[in-house]
Amino acid sequence: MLHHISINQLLGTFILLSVSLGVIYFFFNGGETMYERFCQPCQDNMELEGTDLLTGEQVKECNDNKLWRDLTMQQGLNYDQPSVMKGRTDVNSVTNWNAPLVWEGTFDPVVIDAIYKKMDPRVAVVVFAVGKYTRFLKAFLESGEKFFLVDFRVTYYIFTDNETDVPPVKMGAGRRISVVTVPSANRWQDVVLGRMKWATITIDKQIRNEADYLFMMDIDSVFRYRFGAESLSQLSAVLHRGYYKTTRNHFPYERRRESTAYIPYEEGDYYYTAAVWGGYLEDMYKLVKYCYEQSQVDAENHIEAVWQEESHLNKYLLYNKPTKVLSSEYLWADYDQIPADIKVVRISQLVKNYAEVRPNGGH
Ligand SMILES: CC(=O)N[C@H]1[C@@H](OP(=O)(O)OP(=O)(O)OC[C@H]2O[C@@H](n3ccc(=O)[nH]c3=O)[C@H](O)[C@@H]2O)O[C@H](CO)[C@H](O)[C@@H]1O
Ligand SMILES: [Mn+2]
Repeated sequence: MLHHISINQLLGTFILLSVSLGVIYFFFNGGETMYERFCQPCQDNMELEGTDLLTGEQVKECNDNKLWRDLTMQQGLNYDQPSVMKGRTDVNSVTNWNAPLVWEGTFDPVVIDAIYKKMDPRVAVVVFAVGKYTRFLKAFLESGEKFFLVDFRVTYYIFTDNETDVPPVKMGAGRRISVVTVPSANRWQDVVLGRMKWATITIDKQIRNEADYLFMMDIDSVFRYRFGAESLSQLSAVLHRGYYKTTRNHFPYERRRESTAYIPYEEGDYYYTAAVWGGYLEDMYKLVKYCYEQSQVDAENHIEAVWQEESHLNKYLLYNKPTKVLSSEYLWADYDQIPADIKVVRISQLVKNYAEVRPNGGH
């Protein structure tokens, strides 16, 4: 009987089936289309963006989507023409998932600052200064004012158990300090891990309404050179200076299966430091909360990851790749000599007497 069915009938049945399947799919997705998932419709939060160059019409831009459409620049900016042929040849400046690997000489500060300045993001820096670590605040803040995202809006959130030790430091325009009180601790490990807990709580309560980007940083360090908009992305992580030329099986990942931070040998891209990391507020929130929750699971199982939140951070970033990798220029240390590939040191970790400065001593 098959020869009685014409091509048209077959085609009709096929179209009918496709439409029915489409309706079922739409119904079960609550009416959510692919378009909506990538770009949330935004009616309430529109702002005049400028004039369309081709049509001359006034263009409105959705504020909610601003951070996702990153690369516009004003007309008439003066800067060197970029070269297709010339660039850094001594280091790799792209990851194998095609994200930028940022070194001095791989970006033009004029161009990149202009692009990000146009969006004028609010940047939060979360630092902890608990116990004797308040001594590091002054140099960190003063140097930050000289080198960190100069001319951008920055709020330093200082988490401390001693508000009176927060020094008065002159802030640039649009920049301020916000103090958050946290309890003291008897073990440095508890301060270090507690950062994840208190940051999670404070983002929920306060920072979410005040920032677009968030950085987590160690306080025992100073800015020595430009740390600018080239560091901004959805999720940016810094190569740990001690391991950026090390083979993956020698990375100090957590190797015990009992910890949630466990990474098997033969896996791994890079080893990232937990002393400087940043990104879009919500992406950072997710990651900070992840580190907190994983360390809680570990604690219930009576295990603490070998490098605390750094181990959880590395686990996350192995399977959720960062959108920018910042070279070790973004955190070097006064402990170490500076090799030829590190052309500038943007932040340097200070030499400190661990036994003296930490509540329970030790390294
Ligand atoms: C360069 C680098 O990779 N740094 C990591 C390394 O840092 P460090 O060995 O430099 O650890 P650290 O002593 O600086 O502690 C990390 C941070 O916690 C805060 N703090 C710590 C103790 C204290 O009593 N009071 C206080 O406020 C403070 O902001 C400090 O900068 O190891 C730590 C965990 O072991 C973290 O993963 C750091 O990010
Ligand atoms: Mn440190």
